[in-house]
Amino acid sequence: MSENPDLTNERASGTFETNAMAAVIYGSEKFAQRRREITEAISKIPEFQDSHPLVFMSREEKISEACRKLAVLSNYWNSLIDTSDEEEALHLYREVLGLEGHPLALHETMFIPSLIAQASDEQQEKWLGRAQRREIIGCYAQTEMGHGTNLRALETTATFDISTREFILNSPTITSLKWWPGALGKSANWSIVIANLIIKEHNYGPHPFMVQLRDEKSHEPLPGITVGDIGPKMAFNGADNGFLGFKNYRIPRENMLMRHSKVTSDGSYIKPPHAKIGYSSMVKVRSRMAMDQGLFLASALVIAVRYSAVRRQGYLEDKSREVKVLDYQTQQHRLFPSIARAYAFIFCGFETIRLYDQLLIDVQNGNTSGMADLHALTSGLKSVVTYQTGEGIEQARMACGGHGYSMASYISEIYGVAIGGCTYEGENMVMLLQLARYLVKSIEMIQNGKSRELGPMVAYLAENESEIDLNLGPNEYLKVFEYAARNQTWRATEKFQKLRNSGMSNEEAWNQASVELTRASRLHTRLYIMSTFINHVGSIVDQKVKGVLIDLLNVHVTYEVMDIGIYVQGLLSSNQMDLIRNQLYVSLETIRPNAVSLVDSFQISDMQLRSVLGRRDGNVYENLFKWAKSSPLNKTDVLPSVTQYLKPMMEKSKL
Ligand SMILES: CCCCCCCCCCCCCCCCCCCCCC(=O)SCCNC(=O)CCNC(=O)[C@H](O)C(C)(C)COP(=O)(O)OP(=O)(O)OC[C@H]1O[C@@H](n2cnc3c(N)ncnc32)[C@H](O)[C@@H]1OP(=O)(O)O
Ligand SMILES: Cc1cc2nc3c(=O)[nH]c(=O)nc-3n(C[C@H](O)[C@H](O)[C@H](O)COP(=O)(O)OP(=O)(O)OC[C@H]3O[C@@H](n4cnc5c(N)ncnc54)[C@H](O)[C@@H]3O)c2cc1C
Repeated sequence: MSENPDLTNERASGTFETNAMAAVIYGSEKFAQRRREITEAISKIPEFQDSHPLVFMSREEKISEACRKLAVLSNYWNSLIDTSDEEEALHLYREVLGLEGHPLALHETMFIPSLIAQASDEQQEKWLGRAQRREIIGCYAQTEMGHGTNLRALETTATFDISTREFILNSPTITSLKWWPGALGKSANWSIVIANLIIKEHNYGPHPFMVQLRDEKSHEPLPGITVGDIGPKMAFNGADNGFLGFKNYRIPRENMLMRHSKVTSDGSYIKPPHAKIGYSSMVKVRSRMAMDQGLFLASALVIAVRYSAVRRQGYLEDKSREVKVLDYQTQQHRLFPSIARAYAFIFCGFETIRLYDQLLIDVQNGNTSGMADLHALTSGLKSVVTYQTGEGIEQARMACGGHGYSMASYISEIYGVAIGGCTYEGENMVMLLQLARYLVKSIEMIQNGKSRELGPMVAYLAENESEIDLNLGPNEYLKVFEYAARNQTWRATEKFQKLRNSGMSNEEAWNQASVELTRASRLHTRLYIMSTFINHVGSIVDQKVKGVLIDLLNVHVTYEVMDIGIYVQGLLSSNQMDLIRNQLYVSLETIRPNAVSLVDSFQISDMQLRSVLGRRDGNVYENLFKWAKSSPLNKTDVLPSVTQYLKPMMEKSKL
């Protein structure tokens, strides 16, 4: 069937090449091209298609379908991608397995990265190759039923037995059961387990251990291990998140991951070069989250924008034909700022992934000085990005009206998966407060006359306000954001200090100031996102692409500043606020002809999108009808439940 002419017209009105834009989004022409090649190659392999729509499947069917595809994938892995390239691998996973989770997700995301960052050379020799060849399937078991955020309160113990040179693992209480780890429930046969290291009754705190959970032949849990699935979740139901308990379960001394902390055979403990070095797998995932969440948001927007260009409802001037809902200013206001955010998040994602890769090299060379900065940055970024992604996806759903609420749109699934990110890898409020610690310390440095020692990301905290001329473009908006973040960070810090000076304990003063502190962290992070977006656009060579991204940047800066209006009241007059508001409306109109091309440029295939509303060809209605007819409820005209209950009930009522 040919393309819906409304979408054809939209594409014709685009002022740039979507392939050129994809090269900017994905960091290089080479990778953008590789993505297209991988997508094309996959589309020719029929076994990679869903055997029927995932939304009609039970959890068991979803997990089984994911395993079937993983088995097929193992035959093609080397021919489809460069296996040393993480981004290619992730693209392949997204295309073939989608976003509902699968038994290898944590293997790739945390198990292998933990071995790379935490295992000694000899340990890597023993396990890393096996893991990379997928001879074993691993997961990352840290969170417990009673403790997730507060790692210091974890209860699982690994007690060193000097006589046998083994660790004995125990879960002393119900709350100490590991709870939530992905792929633990039914799939993984090995796990990195985070447990308190105990030597001669001294607790050295949480450390990572390599633990075999299941027999490699029979896949039965090993004696001393209780393991299973935690049940259905809001989304991610293609994944078997699990529980795990230990009863006097022994592992060799060599199974503690010993690149940084060590326990010698006589039970001596050797400290790591940085107290938080064991947290690196979390920092790894957090550093990826801006990119991954940006892509979730992008997926929802591809659906909502394409659908808004084929959905006609109501009239503007011309009463002879209903208008595309994309022509309503309210629809544009609902969607276009999120398009800008999705672009900005992906640009930030590339930056933090690069920073993590560099940090990994530095740490391997004994330099841990960058850890605090990256921890602070990724803590704030994961929190702001996941929250705004959730907001943006929900707006995209509402922008699709009734059909958005149908699973045919697939937006609810994208939403459910994306907002998991507000919780995993550190609950958002808690992570905002981690960044706040860093911001407060920065203010204290300024107060102590050490402004010169501030890192580049916080140097603005020591600057004075300057006059703002909003006609000058994005950099002036950046100054507005700097003002807001600086002001709020100082106010929150001073509140904390005042409370503390009044005699309150440090902890209580912190708690009483914490809402204000999280606000400072959000503003600081939004400033970082804006400045990354501006720098990125500044570096683009293709003038057509750059022109459109400047338009998108204008949507971003004006929308963001309007959104934080309350924090800039002291800086901007109401006339200036009106000016910004009007600039936003003008920017929405400017971006309108490029809206479909901007979302097309994400180059997310129909296979990956799984959305009837978001189809590239725009043939929504006929396919929506086809999709509904394929619902299992429509297999028969009269359901057994009607025969068994409703008919007798109606018959009885007749009497
Ligand atoms: C070939 C194929 C290749 C393919 C490759 C593919 C691979 C790529 C991947 C693909 C991705 C796809 C994603 C989709 C799937 C996702 C699935 C879901 C995964 C979800 C997994 C999880 O969900 S897994 C559990 C996460 N669970 C947490 O996330 C707990 C949070 N809880 C804490 O993380 C700590 O509890 C918390 C709060 C820090 C306090 O820790 P604490 O109490 O020890 O420390 P304090 O607060 O006292 O802080 C004391 C001082 O330590 C400083 N500090 C703290 N941390 C630091 C650090 N990391 N680095 C430096 N410094 C640090 C701090 O800044 C203070 O510094 P200062 O004193 O100077 O102020
Ligand atoms: C989809 C998904 C996948 C997951 N995968 C894994 C995995 O593979 N491996 C693994 O180990 N774990 C995993 N987890 C667990 C996840 O990491 C934890 O749920 C997360 O770290 C939050 O911890 P919590 O559940 O203890 O929340 P809690 O800390 O109990 O949060 C509850 C509330 O308390 C507040 N709160 C807590 N502490 C503070 C504080 N100090 N100050 C202010 N407020 C506070 C929070 O802000 C929140 O509002 C997964 C979770 C999900 C949802």
